[in-house]
Amino acid sequence: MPYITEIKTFAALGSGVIGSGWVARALAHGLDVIAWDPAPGAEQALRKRIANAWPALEKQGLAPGASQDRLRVVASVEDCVRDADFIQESAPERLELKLELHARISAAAKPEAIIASSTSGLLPSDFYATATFPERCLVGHPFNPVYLLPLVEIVGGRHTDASAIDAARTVYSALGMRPLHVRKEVPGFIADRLLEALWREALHLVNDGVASTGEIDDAIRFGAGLRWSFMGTFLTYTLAGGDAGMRHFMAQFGPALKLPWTYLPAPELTERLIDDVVEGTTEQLGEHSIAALERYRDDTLLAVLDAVKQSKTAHGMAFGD
Ligand SMILES: NC(=O)C1=CN([C@@H]2O[C@H](COP(=O)(O)OP(=O)(O)OC[C@H]3O[C@@H](n4cnc5c(N)ncnc54)[C@H](O)[C@@H]3O)[C@@H](O)[C@H]2O)C=CC1
Ligand SMILES: C[N+](C)(C)CC(=O)CC(=O)[O-]
Repeated sequence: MPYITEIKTFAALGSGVIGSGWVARALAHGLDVIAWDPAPGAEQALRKRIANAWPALEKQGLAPGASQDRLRVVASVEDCVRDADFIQESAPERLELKLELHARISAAAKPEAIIASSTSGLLPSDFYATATFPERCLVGHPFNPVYLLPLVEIVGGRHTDASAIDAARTVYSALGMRPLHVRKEVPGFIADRLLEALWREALHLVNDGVASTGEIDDAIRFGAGLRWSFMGTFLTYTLAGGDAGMRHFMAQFGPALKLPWTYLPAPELTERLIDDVVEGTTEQLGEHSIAALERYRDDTLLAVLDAVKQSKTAHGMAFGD
């Protein structure tokens, strides 16, 4: 089946944090966008979130013809997907809900339109179990804010065609993203498996009274967080091994892996732990609103992306290297 790779119309189902991020990215790339969300007041909330993201997208550079006016919000799943060239579902992370929704989406969509889910870790073979033409169904897992962060993990299910994975890769690349094909269908894929490990350890540190939420965030943002924007753990640790590289690093720090530094199983989410985390992060927010912090995050991300791009160019690398 030749899947659509030159898309004009993007359908977004679910317009919360992630769905609205997809809508903003698609609009900024000059597409027509059709959106559906069953919540009362969803259209107003969506347009507000897009308006908050738009200054960053303008700074990054809009495609010719890009406009917030090219968003149309409709009243049913079928109206949302019928004419769409590419479909992105960003509904709540519940297997039963996604199973039912994808049966509806795929029955109404053009057979040659790719259908993607933003799920953070559910398995596509599970929630596409009753889909029509499941060969074009896959996961396109983005990162928040979707309109600025390039990574999208593509994961196929049991029935997904290799050519559908290629088509999704083409579409996401045209939307300015950096697709990463996750070759095995595993819960949490690659990135969330890593992020969850860090998150569990952070919760243990709060639970054990070792550090506040702000101190833990400091430990990330003034250290590893800075280098993670341009170099991953494997290459970073290769440099940490000095001239002898990874073999020396493994010899020196490998035995520490046997020490009980980490807990791995998640801590019990007691009321006390939840209160500690909420109180800690409320203190970190201070007087700032979420929308103001989103704009600060967007501007800082743009600056980091720009700096990484410039440095890579100076070293003869492309941004995607
Ligand atoms: N929040 C995050 O950091 C990330 C979330 N995701 C994934 O994106 C998806 C959406 O998550 P969020 O945007 O964070 O959630 P959210 O709670 O912000 O938004 C979900 C939206 O779906 C709507 N909705 C409710 N029932 C629906 C239905 N039957 N069909 C369509 N929409 C429905 C809600 O009204 C709401 O607007 C989930 O699968 C999640 O795992 C992926 C990457 C990051
Ligand atoms: C917390 N989360 C699992 C929903 C996070 C993601 O899926 C990716 C992200 O943006 O960190």
